[in-house]
Amino acid sequence: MSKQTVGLVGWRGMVGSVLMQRMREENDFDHIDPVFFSTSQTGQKGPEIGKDIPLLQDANDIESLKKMEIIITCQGGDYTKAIYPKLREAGWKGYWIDAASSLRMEDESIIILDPVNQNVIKQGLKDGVKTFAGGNCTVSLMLMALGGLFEKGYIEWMTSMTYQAASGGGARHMRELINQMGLLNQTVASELADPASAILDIDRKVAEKMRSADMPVDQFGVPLAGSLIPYIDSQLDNGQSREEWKAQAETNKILGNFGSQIPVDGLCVRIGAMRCHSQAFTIKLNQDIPVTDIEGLLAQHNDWVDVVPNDKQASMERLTPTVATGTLSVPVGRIRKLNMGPEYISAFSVGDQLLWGAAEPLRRMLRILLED
Ligand SMILES: NC(=O)C1=CN([C@@H]2O[C@H](COP(=O)(O)OP(=O)(O)OC[C@H]3O[C@@H](n4cnc5c(N)ncnc54)[C@H](OP(=O)(O)O)[C@@H]3O)[C@@H](O)[C@H]2O)C=CC1
Ligand SMILES: N[C@@H](CC(=O)OP(=O)(O)O)C(=O)O
Repeated sequence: MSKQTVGLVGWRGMVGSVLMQRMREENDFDHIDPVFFSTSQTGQKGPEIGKDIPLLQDANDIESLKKMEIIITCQGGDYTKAIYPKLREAGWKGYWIDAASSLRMEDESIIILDPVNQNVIKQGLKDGVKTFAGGNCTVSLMLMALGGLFEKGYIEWMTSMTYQAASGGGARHMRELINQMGLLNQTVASELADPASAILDIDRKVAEKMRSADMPVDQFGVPLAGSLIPYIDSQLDNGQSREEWKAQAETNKILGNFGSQIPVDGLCVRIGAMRCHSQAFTIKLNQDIPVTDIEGLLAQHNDWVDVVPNDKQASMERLTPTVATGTLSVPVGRIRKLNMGPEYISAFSVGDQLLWGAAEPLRRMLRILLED
């Protein structure tokens, strides 16, 4: 049987590189005829994937793209906005799988997170949907963690207060964070080496450096190391940031709730983690469910959620970016009843925003198409 021709755009960027790594690990390339595209390296050699591939093709050439049966892009929203409409106008009927947010809320698209919305995806395929977008990283990670409660319809409303990693801004933001950390360390290196030095002197010097023009802030605009940034993405007229707006809009679209919406809202904050987003949830259940039952529901929902008991040692050892980074595991813990009443619970989750938050749903959608 002939293999499907799959065009890959944006494969050498940060999200694309994680996608390539996962596709190699899962032998996805054995099942497709891959064609790699670039906006800047046409004619050069593509990535090493364990088999011969054609030289890089021009990612802006509609005629070359039109030959693909499936296109996966991690190139970004500007590329999608420029190329996708032209491709469809040119009569292309292939499947488009996209990491960017541009097409997520379009009627013609489905937001893909198959451990949570396999039914929505399968129905969409039956209905002839050809456009699939990965969800926002915090939304996808939240649903991987809390899928068991959503599936049963137990969530009346929830808040998500986020602690988002530098990688959400891109590779240059990650570098800037480490440069900021390094500068602060250098500033007080001699004092740190001397156990007798005064901590308030160290603190004052660090604060002065953070506020000085020496601090590299080209990417974030303000210091992140030793601090935080309580705003992510653009400002909307209603007081929400766009990142905060995505929580309810995307959650309900992923779940296929097109009538009454489950309210989901909160504040999105950037912290100095590398590539793991964390989130603290307040959840209003529509009934009083024992904590052990909640833990059971969450644990059974998918193969990647790791329910961590609400004790100090387990939380410190299993519920942190240090542990989750670079893995597909989505730990969720700190589950307990809140003082507000028996229907109110807290939870805290962590997840790698480049894996389940970006690359993994894309390659899984490809496999669904290949199996369909
Ligand atoms: N960062 C994130 O957390 C998330 C991002 N996304 C989406 O994915 C898109 C891509 O994000 P991201 O991967 O961070 O973007 P990158 O900036 O890392 O990569 C995007 C493109 O830049 C080009 N490029 C230019 N110089 C280099 C270089 N030195 N190394 C690698 N690539 C280079 C490549 O295209 P070419 O080969 O054509 O030159 C590459 O495909 C985003 O715009 C967003 O829509 C989605 C979810 C999360
Ligand atoms: N906005 C996210 C990253 C991202 O790319 O999100 P989206 O795919 O919704 O644009 C962050 O900064 O952490």
